[in-house]
Amino acid sequence: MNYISTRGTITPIGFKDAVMMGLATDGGLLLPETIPALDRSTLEAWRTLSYQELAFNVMSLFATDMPAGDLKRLIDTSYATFTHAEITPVVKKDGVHILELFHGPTLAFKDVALQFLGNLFEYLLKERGERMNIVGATSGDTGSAAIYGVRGKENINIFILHPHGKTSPVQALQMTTVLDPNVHNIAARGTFDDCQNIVKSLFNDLPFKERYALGAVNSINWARVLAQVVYYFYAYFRVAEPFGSEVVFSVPTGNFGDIFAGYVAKRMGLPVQKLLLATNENNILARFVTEGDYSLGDVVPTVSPSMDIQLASNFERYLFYLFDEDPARVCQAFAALPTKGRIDFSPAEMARVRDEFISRSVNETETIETISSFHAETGYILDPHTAVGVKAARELVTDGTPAICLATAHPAKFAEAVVRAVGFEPPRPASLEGIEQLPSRCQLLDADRDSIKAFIEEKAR
Ligand SMILES: N[C@@H](CCOP(=O)(O)O)C(=O)O
Repeated sequence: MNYISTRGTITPIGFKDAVMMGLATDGGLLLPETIPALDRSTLEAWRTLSYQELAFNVMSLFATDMPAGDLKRLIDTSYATFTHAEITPVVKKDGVHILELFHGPTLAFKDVALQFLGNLFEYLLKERGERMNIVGATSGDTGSAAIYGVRGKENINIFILHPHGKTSPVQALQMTTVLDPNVHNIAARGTFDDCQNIVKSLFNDLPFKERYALGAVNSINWARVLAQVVYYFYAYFRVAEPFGSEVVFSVPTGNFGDIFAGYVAKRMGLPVQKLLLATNENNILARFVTEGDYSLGDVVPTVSPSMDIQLASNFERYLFYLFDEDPARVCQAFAALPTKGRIDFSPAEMARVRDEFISRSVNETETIETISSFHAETGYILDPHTAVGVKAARELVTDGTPAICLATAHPAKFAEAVVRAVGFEPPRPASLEGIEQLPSRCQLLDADRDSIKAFIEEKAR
């Protein structure tokens, strides 16, 4: 399997090189040349596999240059850190299927991919005798998951930018209390979009990228998306009845990476009726699906801070397919975006979008009210991001199709919002006990590319 860029100007490369490249060197995002289509008998055969076995079957279709034994070992090592035997179990509460993605070390769905990617980087670097400086941006969850994926690894340094004061307190502490010498946290005075822009611009500075061997942990890295495809299959096999019938996945969406993984699963042949794109008040993607309005606005802070994003990086991967795999159109759209502030779509394109997606933007009051009412009805505490997806599913999926809501984080990461909703703090998993008392380390900097570049140059090994 070879990988190409959404911008169309790189020579196709294999999986391992794609993982190491992160952002494509032409500024685009990497995608497999083709997405394998599965027949019903393959799906049937996968139905009873363990999570790890399923992960191997899905990933080996895309990671064709990885020896099978090595891939299996990396998968097993990566998921041994999870506290639930099923890795991503599905629980049913009041007719809603909740896909719990928060049983990894940092209590968010990001661990599913970043435990794997950390081990994969270590493996590839060892094979090549190389080192890497990871540079990533986070609105809250990716940062700690990436740090936990690579902390203490000898040939890797990690620099994570987060928007100062804009994550939840626990999200910030999960990053800044990791004191391994290879971990560097930067609190940037700006928004997540500022952080993501700086990261992308450093990757697009090819001499800098090469000199410091930059590696990507954000979902610009194809391996992130790939590892997340697996749980769509896993959840489908637990929920669909009869086998072969359709389901809806409700996905709280910020950077479009998680829902894009669902889109890949659907393209592979998973019977998904619709992907429900659920946003908070940062609703550019919901406006796109419901009104065809993809115009940039300002980021507003919400109780679901991981989704406080305007410019979702993986949207580009979806546009590549929407534009019939024509890189010239993708280039045009992104070249005009900074000046025009919008991307326009034809009625035919919007019809295709609505064939695949439904969407709902959920406001702050609705989010808190959903945590509160869901708890009153079921005794289950939703985190604010998951509540956005549950609210959207309850409102939009009313025809009896099973709705699988992705529970993207543990509620204890967002205690303030939960207290507002139910009047008490959610029980804390052991990993968060006493986190406020731990020593921490973080560099506060302006959201300015040159200052951040200089900091990386000073600390890079
Ligand atoms: N919501 C994310 C933002 C970064 O997204 P990614 O999927 O590209 O890593 C976060 O929590 O950091």
